[in-house]
Amino acid sequence: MSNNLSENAVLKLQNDLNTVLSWNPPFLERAADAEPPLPPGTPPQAFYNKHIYEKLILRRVMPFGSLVNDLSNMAQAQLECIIARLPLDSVLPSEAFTEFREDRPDMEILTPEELAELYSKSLAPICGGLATKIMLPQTSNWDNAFEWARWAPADKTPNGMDDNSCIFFLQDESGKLRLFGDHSETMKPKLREDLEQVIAFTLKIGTWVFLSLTEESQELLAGMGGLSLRETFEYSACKTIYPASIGILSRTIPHDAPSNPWTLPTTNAPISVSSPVCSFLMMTSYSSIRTLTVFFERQRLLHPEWLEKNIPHYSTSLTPDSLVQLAWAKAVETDSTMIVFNCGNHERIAVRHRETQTLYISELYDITKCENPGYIKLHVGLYLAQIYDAIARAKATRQQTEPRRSSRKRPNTEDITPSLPPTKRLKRNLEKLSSQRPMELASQRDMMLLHMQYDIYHSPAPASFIRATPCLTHKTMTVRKAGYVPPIKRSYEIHECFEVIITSQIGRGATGIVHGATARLATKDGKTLIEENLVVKLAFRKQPQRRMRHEYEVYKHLMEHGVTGVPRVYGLFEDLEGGAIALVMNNCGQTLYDSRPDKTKTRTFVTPAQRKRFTEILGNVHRAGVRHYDIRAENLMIDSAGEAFIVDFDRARLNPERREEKLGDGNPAKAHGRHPP
Ligand SMILES: Nc1ncnc2c1ncn2[C@@H]1O[C@H](COP(=O)(O)OP(=O)(O)OP(=O)(O)O)[C@@H](O)[C@H]1O
Repeated sequence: MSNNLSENAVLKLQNDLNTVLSWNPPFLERAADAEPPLPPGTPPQAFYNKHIYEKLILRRVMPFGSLVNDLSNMAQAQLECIIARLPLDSVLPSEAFTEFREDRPDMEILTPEELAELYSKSLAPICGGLATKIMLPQTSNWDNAFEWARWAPADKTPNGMDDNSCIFFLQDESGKLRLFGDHSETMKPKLREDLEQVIAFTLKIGTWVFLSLTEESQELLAGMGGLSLRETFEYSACKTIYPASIGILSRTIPHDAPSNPWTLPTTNAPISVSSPVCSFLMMTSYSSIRTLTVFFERQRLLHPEWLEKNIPHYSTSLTPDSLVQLAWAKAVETDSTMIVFNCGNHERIAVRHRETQTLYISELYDITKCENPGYIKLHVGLYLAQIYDAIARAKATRQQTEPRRSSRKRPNTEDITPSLPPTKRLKRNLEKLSSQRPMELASQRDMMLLHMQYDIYHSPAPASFIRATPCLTHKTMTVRKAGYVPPIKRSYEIHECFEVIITSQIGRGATGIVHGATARLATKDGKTLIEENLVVKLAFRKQPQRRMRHEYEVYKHLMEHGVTGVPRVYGLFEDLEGGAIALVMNNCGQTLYDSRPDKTKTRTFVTPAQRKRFTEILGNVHRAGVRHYDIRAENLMIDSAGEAFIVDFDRARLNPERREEKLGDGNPAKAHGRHPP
């Protein structure tokens, strides 16, 4: 292809491009008779955010008024560079993008998911197409070389906020960059190499946070401005007062790109030396803990129905602080640099600066009235900036990990993953294991301190969970009356608690998120006991929590009838700060589905002995008066010793002859089209 555009053609293209760049999205409003959408509420991941390693958390919010101009100027300059080099047969952008432009969307767009959908169908292909043209000026079309999409999570409960959208490049089966049309021939080898490095480095680029089209959302975005007036951001961690945990993260701390297409504002105010999390914990007085625990205790004495309605679940309203904490945490999880906050007609963009743990936020703007720059131009700049940033970070990381010629410099041990996995490290530091069984001892303890130590998590302070139900595996040595509710004390000695360290995420279902965990128990005489092969299933919302409490009751019933081959349950625990409940059980190994020999097929394999044992367990379950209602390969497990287990009894029914009995809001077996096996 040649560079043959005449001056007139360049002018025509330039004018046409300018019209497209100044297109703004249509104004969205709720029809007078439409139900208002849910205002933004706190999602379950807020529980996890409290456990992020302290060097990755947010410490300060700063205004960044010039960000919008920096991005759009970069887009403008790059477009000017390439415009005269476009192929002769170029279709005008206004024609190429007409199908994506709607002056008025024909559906009611109210929820964050609908806003994301609208963006993906209209603005993303236009901005992505223009950004692609800048990267591949010789391509004959205006198509995207990358995707913008929302990754729908397993838990689809709406809560007025969605942070699951990002940019990503498609990959083929071998993990290489997947391109369409003439993108493969027109992409320069250097760019392809850079993008291959990006794919190997990160899957998701950028964080988009959508909030429902409500006044509350707009107020939240406006309220973010106030955060930049504070010297530090008060990152909310667990309120448990605990001796400071020694922080070694199990993964490398990421760095910023060596250079970016924006210039960060300078500040004279250095960030406060003490970390917000530490100072917060130290300053938390015993009286505030007491208030929290007394409040909780009173609730526990009330009627279960009242409790269910009133105990704080993860559905409380967001504040500007909690919104920013959530968005920052998402950016840490995906290691993205830029965050977009969008509530339909208004938006802010932000830059996450890793080194200073600062979020730089733009002004709040009305996206339907953007002028100089227009919204499209700004977002073209936003896409390019994020892709260039990912390229620069991927390159820098690669250079750092390549072998050095000189090994004079000592490695930065803080940033480097220790070679041992967390549980081994833990073990190495502990005293000799005692012969006493750790979970037997744990069955006598009512306070569980839950730490997270995997991926980006290294709890600055553990979450405190109080025992809600007895251990089903070991008889507690203290005999307790039915309905016994453990008292909540002001403070605990470490030998009165048991600690659970979550070391991985192993599964995720409609009821809960399932984690691998290790228990650690201090004895009165100073020994430490360890139980490695545990699983903790966490549930956050009302309905899943109801199902998990029901699951516990089913296990209790099976235990009373002597049924084996189901998880050994060590108790159900409630988060003292509200929001989460945890079921602690043994690790039942691998599911039949995950252990199937040919992963390309759904067919699973069982030996005759395993089949016999599963049939036997199921027979015993039925004889105990329980129907599972969800028998499938994902719920049949074999542990490392070859022992078989049937798990996931949250849909099970006790006394199934009572047909009319319903669990929760509906009949889950019917809803899933499943029948009792
Ligand atoms: N005790 C256990 N030991 C090991 N892995 C487990 C255990 N319990 C659950 N898992 C893993 O976690 C996954 C999800 O667990 P589970 O099915 O109990 O969750 P759920 O939220 O109830 O899911 P569903 O939507 O199927 O009801 C399981 O498929 C399994 O891989």
